Amino acid sequence: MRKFLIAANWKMNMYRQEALELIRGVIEQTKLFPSVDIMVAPPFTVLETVNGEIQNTQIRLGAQDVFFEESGAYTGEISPGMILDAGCTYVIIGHSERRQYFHETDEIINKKVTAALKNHLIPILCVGETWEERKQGRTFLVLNQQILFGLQGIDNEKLSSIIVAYEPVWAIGTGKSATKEQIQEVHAYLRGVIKEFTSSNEMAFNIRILYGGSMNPKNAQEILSQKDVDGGLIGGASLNIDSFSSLVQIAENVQKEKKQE
Ligand SMILES: O=C[C@H](O)COP(=O)(O)O
Repeated sequence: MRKFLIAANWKMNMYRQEALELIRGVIEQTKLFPSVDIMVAPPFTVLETVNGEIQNTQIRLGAQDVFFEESGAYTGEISPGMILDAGCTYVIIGHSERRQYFHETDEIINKKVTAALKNHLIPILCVGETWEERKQGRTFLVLNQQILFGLQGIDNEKLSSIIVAYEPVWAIGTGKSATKEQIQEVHAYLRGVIKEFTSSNEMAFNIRILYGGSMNPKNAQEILSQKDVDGGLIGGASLNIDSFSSLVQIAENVQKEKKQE
């Protein structure tokens, strides 16, 4: 049975005081729901602030991005070792905002995933099609390429710790999530691609695939209930104590139901 992960991506939001209030509220409200994994990925500037608060809780720290070199003359970049040193367990890689605004290619993303794994970080590899690509019937082709290039050259042992996040670009921050049918269809497809890539049924079964894109307390129940959905990567709804905590609560309930099936 795969354990749900509810992952918060705060993106470029939260000054120190706001971050403190948000994380303290989330800790308080989620401690009654211990059976789901929770990750919070704040901006780099408040990693330490948040890390100081989450000690001895079930919440783990994540970074929103990483560079692939270990150290050196790369002004403005942060290495996997530095992220680990700051207390991170997870790192989000290949988010569509990085692909779109910072021109990250599948090759760069592959280097980042490889470097993160080498440093014992858990990469959350984001994939997803644009609306244009979906309209042209290219959804699976695009996803197939993003997964195959993103994971190229990584052996099965290392791959077993990665997490995939399906985030249709057209659903991010729009208030309009993909339908439960679209989500289940893609998640099952991605699991199939991973099965082929690793030649392992077991690996494909165990890898967690999160959904991201306008997930909120109203639609979370039906999204998380889908067979191949193992949690969420949450943007907007993670910036509010009540909405993020209720997503964790919903996940806890759905996970119990799934266990009984
Ligand atoms: O990383 C999170 C995703 O981009 C989803 O963002 P959103 O929940 O604001 O649509």
